[in-house]
Amino acid sequence: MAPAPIFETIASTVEAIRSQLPDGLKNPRVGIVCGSGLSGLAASMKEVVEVAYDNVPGFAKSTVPGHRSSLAFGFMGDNQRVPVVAMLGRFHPYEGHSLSTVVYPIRVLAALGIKDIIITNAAGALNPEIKVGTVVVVRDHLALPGLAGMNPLLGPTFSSTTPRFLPVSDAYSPALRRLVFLAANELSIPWSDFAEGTYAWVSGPTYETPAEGRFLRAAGADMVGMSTVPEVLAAREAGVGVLVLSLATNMVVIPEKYRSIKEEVEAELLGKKVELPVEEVVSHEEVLLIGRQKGEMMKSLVEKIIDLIPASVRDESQK
Ligand SMILES: O=P(O)(O)O[C@H]1O[C@H](CO)[C@@H](O)[C@H]1O
Ligand SMILES: Nc1nc2[nH]cnc2c(=O)[nH]1
Repeated sequence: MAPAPIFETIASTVEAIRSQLPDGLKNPRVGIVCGSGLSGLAASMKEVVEVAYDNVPGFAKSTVPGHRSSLAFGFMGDNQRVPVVAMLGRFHPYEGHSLSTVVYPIRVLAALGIKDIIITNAAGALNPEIKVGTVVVVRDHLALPGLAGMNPLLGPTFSSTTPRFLPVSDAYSPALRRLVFLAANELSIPWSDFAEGTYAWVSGPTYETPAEGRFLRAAGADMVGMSTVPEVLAAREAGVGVLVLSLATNMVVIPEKYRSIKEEVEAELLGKKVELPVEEVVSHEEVLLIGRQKGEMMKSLVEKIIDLIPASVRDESQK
């Protein structure tokens, strides 16, 4: 079977990237995707070489505040010297990018040789027990656009060895998830700063209405965001081990009771004093603020996780 055209394009993108790198960084082992406001995750990398997306054929440009547009290559870890590549900025479908553009960098990172990827995101908490600032270790997802026909794996298979029907019930590597808690313990990050949960992918760019938030919660989601899942699917298709860390940057607004304008007007007409509720709304500024506040902790965490990935886990991260 002839390779899909995307395969040849990826090979030439890989060549273009490698031509801009020193030998030690040409074959990164771990990939990192920095979520909104989390580009600082790569700050602990050593001997960094940045390659702007402008200089990478096939890469788009991120247009979202809190996302940069370059790949950072370098070494991470205290005990190990692990070559890594970080995407300082991702693409979202709501920016107008096609799903194949959204996942193209993941396919390129896989072709560069990464064995594992740590994908981060900023997300809204639907589960009232998850407080703002919590790091949620994702163990499952709900892909609403995917279920409705927007799956990044639609079309020809990625390669002749890719299964047509990719199982994703095991998408989130237990071996990598374990390392988050071992890293947290080593760094003495309070246990209460962590939770485990299900991430719902929505297209955005609107945040949720209360009814949508309630619907997603009832469907079993703990967090909601506008990214990550297409990247997870592309990584799994390429055989890369996946770890997803969602930073809860805000609570999704799900009031227990709707404000009744009818009752308010009636009370007003009867001359009663009416207490008007404070209307809460989510903003991207709030999302970025929490990313900044928790950035240092997330950076140390990611660095420690990478340090803890033994070669055996890197090669068998799906166990
Ligand atoms: O998922 P990341 O890229 O971290 O960003 C999240 O934050 C933005 C909304 O504030 C959306 O892009 C949402 O997906
Ligand atoms: N859809 C969605 N994405 C987010 N990203 C950060 N917060 C949110 C949120 O509340 N909803």
